[in-house]
Amino acid sequence: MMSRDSKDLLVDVDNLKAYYVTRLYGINRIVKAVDNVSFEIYKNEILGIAGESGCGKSTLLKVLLRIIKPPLFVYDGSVNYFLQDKEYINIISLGEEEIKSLRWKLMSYIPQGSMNVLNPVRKIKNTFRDFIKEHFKEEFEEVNINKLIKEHLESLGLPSEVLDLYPHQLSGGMKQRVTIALSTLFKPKIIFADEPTTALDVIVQRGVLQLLKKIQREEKNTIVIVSHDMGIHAYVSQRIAIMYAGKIIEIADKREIYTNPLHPYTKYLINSLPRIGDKSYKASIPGTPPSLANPPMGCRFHERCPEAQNVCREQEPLLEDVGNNHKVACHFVKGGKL
Ligand SMILES: Nc1ncnc2c1ncn2[C@@H]1O[C@H](COP(=O)(O)OP(=O)(O)OP(=O)(O)O)[C@@H](O)[C@H]1O
Repeated sequence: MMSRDSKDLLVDVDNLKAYYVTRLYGINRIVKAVDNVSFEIYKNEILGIAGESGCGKSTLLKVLLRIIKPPLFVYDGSVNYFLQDKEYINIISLGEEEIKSLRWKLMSYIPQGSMNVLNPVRKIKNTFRDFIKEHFKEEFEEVNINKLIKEHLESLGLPSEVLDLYPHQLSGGMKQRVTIALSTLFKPKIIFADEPTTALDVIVQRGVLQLLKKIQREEKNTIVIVSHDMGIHAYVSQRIAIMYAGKIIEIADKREIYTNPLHPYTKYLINSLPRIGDKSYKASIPGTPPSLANPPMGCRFHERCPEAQNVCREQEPLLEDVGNNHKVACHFVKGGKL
């Protein structure tokens, strides 16, 4: 078990509320995609964020990256990035120009589909050049740009021949590696990856995840990886936060999550993982996640929970520390047992 110190803190998310507000036929509809979320992200770790589709994972990433555009609004809370010692900035209150100066250097982003990043009609080297010129034109002289790109690709173990190719000439896995190279060009302290391998087959997935692990090991930076796939988290994440219906309901080191899951929802997620030689019946989670426009009172999981009692229908459980760097939001977990 890794012990955590405040000096290792990189991002402190406190009481965050981020809602989509849309208006249809004159009626406001509020989707509480991230609702009162608090957690910490540390230096030198790979944090996984898991949960079913629609539980708010991508919205949380958008806010952590300060990509907040209507209909998404932040209603409350702070996202403090610790720069040096005790100095920190709340990115929610920064202006657009200040955020621009931090993006790709302090925080960077690997999006879901590499095709959204790589321009299909530009050679890879030109995509890199465009990127550098757009974001950092004053900082690099023309002669140094090619050297910077080549050296970076080599450090990631990618062949520099890809620079002369167009995206359609690369395999899916190579395209995603090139996207990762682009996102890490300026050695960001924290990289957010949103389902970075969803479109790839399993063997190719592994290669891309290995590249992310290598970057983290060598740079000692932080990677936050969002995926609905608990198999991916088992392979790559060191600590895992489980989201359900706009909330973090459990967070712990990977080993704890897989060997001692405490929230009934996490137990379902873990039990649904196939294991070699295990022929037992895998129960799927009954029901569907609640609407985030009209979430249920009390615990948001109570309608699907086999353990639910009256208190679960009436009172919302808080995310509480149960020891071992393990926090869980369930009325029936006290001292680590349900
Ligand atoms: N632009 C939008 N306008 C209104 N509601 C939105 C918008 N984008 C997302 N939502 C809603 O916010 C909630 C959280 O969505 P989000 O994409 O963050 O979840 P997710 O866990 O990342 O799911 P997925 O893996 O499917 O992307 C969902 O109910 C979704 O329908």
